[in-house]
Amino acid sequence: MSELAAKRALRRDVLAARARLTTEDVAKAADALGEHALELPELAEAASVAAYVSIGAEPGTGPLLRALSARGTRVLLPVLLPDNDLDWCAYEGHDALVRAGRGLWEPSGTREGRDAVTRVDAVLLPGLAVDGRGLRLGRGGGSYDRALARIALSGASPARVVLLYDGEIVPRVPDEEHDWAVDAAITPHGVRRFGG
Ligand SMILES: Nc1nc2c(c(=O)[nH]1)N(C=O)[C@@H](CNc1ccc(C(=O)N[C@@H](CCC(=O)O)C(=O)O)cc1)CN2
Ligand SMILES: Nc1ncnc2c1ncn2[C@@H]1O[C@H](COP(=O)(O)OP(=O)(O)OP(=O)(O)O)[C@@H](O)[C@H]1O
Repeated sequence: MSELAAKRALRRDVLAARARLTTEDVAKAADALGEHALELPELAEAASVAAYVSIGAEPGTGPLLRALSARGTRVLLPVLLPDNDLDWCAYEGHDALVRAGRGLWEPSGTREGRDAVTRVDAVLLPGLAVDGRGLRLGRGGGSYDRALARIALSGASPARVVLLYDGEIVPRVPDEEHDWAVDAAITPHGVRRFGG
């Protein structure tokens, strides 16, 4: 199987497993994810964090976004652009989010530009799986690959942390040239660090 076909197959399996979670499973996991994330030193020390607004059965960020905001951390959220790249905009509470395409909720304030992600202290990434090398599988748009490439090019080194369910840390994620590793994964079970 080609790496591309293997990526598709793994995406399909993870999404099928997530589709079996109940609303209660997702809510409980979101609370646990939030607790672990808030204990992470990289996040405790961060003045600004790029995060995402979880949808459906994705690892939930609701409690985490509220807690980060409450403790005074500046939070940036992605706005999906027509070419699948990401712009960034400040989180100003859930009431300020608007419905966007693909089931997403996005901020509607001033857009800070594609490079805004290079100026944060930590990036919380959505994902479908990660392996022991920290290589991450996303939804396939290459949006976060581009954000991570931009960060590397800028010379910045924010903590890069993917949020996942426990079974999504797998032996191996099919990789391609453009894939970038993350530093850690947070699951409802705890924190797993890669490399370094
Ligand atoms: N919450 C969240 N925000 C994100 C991402 C993500 O993965 N999750 N992205 C990561 O790059 C970017 C958006 N890319 C996306 C690409 C595809 C789909 C998607 O396949 N949506 C499904 C519905 C998903 C659901 O309801 O669970 C669809 O369109 O059918 C969503 C976002 C930026 N914002
Ligand atoms: N730095 C980049 N610049 C432009 N396109 C890119 C870049 N990195 C990846 N891509 C493109 O994005 C597409 C999807 O890549 P891939 O399947 O690795 O996405 P993913 O990591 O699963 O998704 P995401 O990064 O959105 O979470 C590929 O067609 C790839 O060519």
